[in-house]
Amino acid sequence: VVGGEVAQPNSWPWQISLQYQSGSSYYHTCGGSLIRRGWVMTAAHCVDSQRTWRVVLGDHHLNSNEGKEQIMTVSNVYIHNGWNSNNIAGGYDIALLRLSTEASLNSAVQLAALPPSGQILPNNNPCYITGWGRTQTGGSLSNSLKQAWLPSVDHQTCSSSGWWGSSVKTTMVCAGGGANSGCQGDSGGPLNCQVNGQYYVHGVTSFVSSAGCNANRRPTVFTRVSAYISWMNGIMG
Ligand SMILES: CC(C)c1ccc(NC(=O)[C@H](Cc2ccccc2)NC(=O)[C@H](CCCC[NH3+])NC(=O)C(F)(F)F)cc1
Repeated sequence: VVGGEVAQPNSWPWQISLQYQSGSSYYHTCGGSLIRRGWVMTAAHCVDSQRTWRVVLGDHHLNSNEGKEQIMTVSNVYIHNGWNSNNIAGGYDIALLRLSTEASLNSAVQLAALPPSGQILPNNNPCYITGWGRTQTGGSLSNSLKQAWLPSVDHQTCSSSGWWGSSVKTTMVCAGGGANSGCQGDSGGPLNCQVNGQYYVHGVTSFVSSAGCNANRRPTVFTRVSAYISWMNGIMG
């Protein structure tokens, strides 16, 4: 997350850290959202390589154990079959991870609220992006979970020339476009948007400009969660 601030610990209790094993260590690579006690929603581009994954729930500082973490192994990965890793602009950047054990819900670990199928946010809806991703283009990951104010940008604006043009589809959500943005390592994490006083996860962090994470008029682009509700229900049962 470029800009914004360190979040209050566990104030986004559905945020997870997706980590891969290398040697005897695990490394943060993406975010995700806990959507059922045994299921995590993340980005397809996070898990389209063969690795040993684990999910950390209830985390705040990545490199210290504060007793609220729950570490889960992943028993299955379901990538949307429309996903094409050579064409992130095509969309379908969404995947579900089946956890090998069910999470215990408490003040630090809660389920995300998902929007109703098909719901489209108005322009400039209040939203926050959260994650442990790079804090500057080319910078390093954040050790503490960060949040940044990232109001939604409607499709008409986001897909106009000078903005993302036709790279952005109606199955995506745009947010930001100024000094704040997502960045590498925030992928797969939530775009948390306030609707009628409650936060819903409307986006799965997908891409930013290769000219820089917070490039002007290149809002962070998210998979639109409300476009994939029936796909997810079909998988989770
Ligand atoms: C739509 C198409 C033209 C297009 C393709 C790729 C991109 N962006 C990118 O590829 C930039 C590259 C980058 C590197 C370093 C620093 C900043 C940006 N990376 C990204 O946007 C990666 C997803 C890459 C997936 C690769 N299989 N996502 C993210 O960084 C995040 F966190 F914002 F979600 C942007 C547009």
